[in-house]
Order: sequence, then structure tokens, then C-alpha cells
Amino acid sequence: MPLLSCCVCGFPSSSKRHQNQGAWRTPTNEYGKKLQIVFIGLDGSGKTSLLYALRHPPPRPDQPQADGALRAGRHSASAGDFSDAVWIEGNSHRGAKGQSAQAASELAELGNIAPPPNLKTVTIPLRVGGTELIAVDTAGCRAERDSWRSSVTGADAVVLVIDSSDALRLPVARHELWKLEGVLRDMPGPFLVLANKQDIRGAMNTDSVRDMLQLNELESVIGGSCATKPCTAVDRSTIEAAIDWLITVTVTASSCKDK
Ligand SMILES: Nc1nc2c(ncn2[C@@H]2O[C@H](COP(=O)(O)OP(=O)(O)OP(=O)(O)O)[C@@H](O)[C@H]2O)c(=O)[nH]1
Repeated sequence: MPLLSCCVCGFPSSSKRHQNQGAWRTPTNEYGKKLQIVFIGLDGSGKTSLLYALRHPPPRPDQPQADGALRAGRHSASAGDFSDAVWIEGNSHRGAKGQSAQAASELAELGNIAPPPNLKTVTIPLRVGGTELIAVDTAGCRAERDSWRSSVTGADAVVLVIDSSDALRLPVARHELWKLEGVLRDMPGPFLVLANKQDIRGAMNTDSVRDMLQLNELESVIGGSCATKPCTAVDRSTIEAAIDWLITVTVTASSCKDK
């Protein structure tokens, strides 16, 4: 018999994911507690750049950005933009959250926060479309990827960021993703793959990224959907749309439990 999917959350109606939607909803704000979204992805895939883009207010029409929003982005990332971030120490991390480390040293220079030199994850408060989020930016370097498992456990939603312009590293991303298969199976919330760097000529489209990551197979293994959305850190609206969608799936679907 075919699995019936919920028309709201897309998960099979009999799945743990569908039934757990809304488990986190409490009366503390419009939707409940702050959603915690964990961002994972290989080093250089663009996690911190995307989060910076989300934090950064869109440019005013009368104030055109200097070429490359990215350059004005995290690298020069004004310390103030991450001044309420929480810097979490990692044991073996050797500065692979490189630009976070740069932002961190800028913070330190300003005497704002004195982050530890070995950063592992950075927790950043965000507001997207009126919803308050806690974004967890993990380190993507090889030495830190095993810690994704603990970062992902208990998250409301997980986002895997892919550098779509780097087909050569897709098998590595696939390998790391499939190592999380068990955690994703137990996770109540949605899982989203962001095919980042769509501004780069020759970047793979979402279908190719899906194929390379074997997401159709993963969906049947974890019993839930793995959505794929295109985005680029150069255009804030693309990441905002993707995260908006993620919030809608997580939040709106909370009502599906009652249907
Ligand atoms: N052209 C382009 N460059 C991007 C985009 N997103 C990120 N980058 C660049 O890719 C590089 C890596 O981005 P990061 O945000 O540091 O990647 P990360 O995933 O946080 O990397 P780690 O901290 O090492 O795990 C930087 O030079 C960014 O400017 C994008 O959408 N388009």
C-alpha cells in the first residue's frame, strides 16, 4: 500500500516526523520556543556566508552595494553583526571555522567578546519573517565533521549547505551526509539541502545535487523528505526564501498533528 503523505509537512502520515510536528510548540511566543536550525556542510560550502547574509539588512535602494555583497559580508563582517553570537570551544578545532575566527578576532579587537581561539560551533540568533531562530553554524573541516552528529541531535531542523560549484567534493559531502542517516531517521523536524553558490557559472542545479547526494535513496531510508533549494549568499532573498520555507514546514506542519 502506498505511503500517504501529509499535505502540510510532506512526511508520511504514519512517520515519526509527521507525528512529532509541533512537539516543541509552547506558548512562549507566536510559534513556540525559538527554532533551532543546525547548519552543516563541508568547509567552504558557505554556511557562515549564508548566515551573515541572513543577519545583514538588505541594502537600501539609494545605497547600492559595492561589487560583491560577499566581500562586504562576513570577511569584513562587522563584529557587531555577530556580537550576540555564542562562541563554543572545540577541542581539536584548528581555526577551520576560519572566517568565524576572523569575525571572532574582530570582536576581540573591539573588546566586545573574547572568543576562544579554537572555535567549533557558533550559535547565532536570527529573525526571519518574524520568527526567531537560533542558527548553529558548525565547522566543516574534516577534523570536526564527526561532531555534526551531536550538533544535529535535538535540532528542530537541519540544513546541509552544498557548494554547487564544486562537483569534485560532492562525493565527500555525500559520504558525510550518509554517516548521519541514523540521526536523520530519528529527527522529528525537516531536513533541507541548500545548493549554494548558484551565482557561479556552471554551478550544479538542484536535480544534479540531489542525484549526487542520492537523496531519493536517503528519503526512503530515513522515512522523510529531503528538500533541495537553490541559493546564493550574494542574494539574501534566495536564502531567506529557503529558510522561510523551512520555518513554514516546521511550524505550519505543527497543526497537522491535530488533523
Ligand atoms: N560566489 C559565491 N561565493 C560564496 C558563496 N557562499 C560563500 N562563498 C564563498 O565561499 C567561501 C567559503 O564560505 P564560508 O561561508 O566561509 O564557508 P563555511 O561553510 O562557513 O566554511 P567553514 O567555516 O570552513 O566550515 C568564502 O570565500 C565565501 O565568500 C556564494 O553563494 N557564492
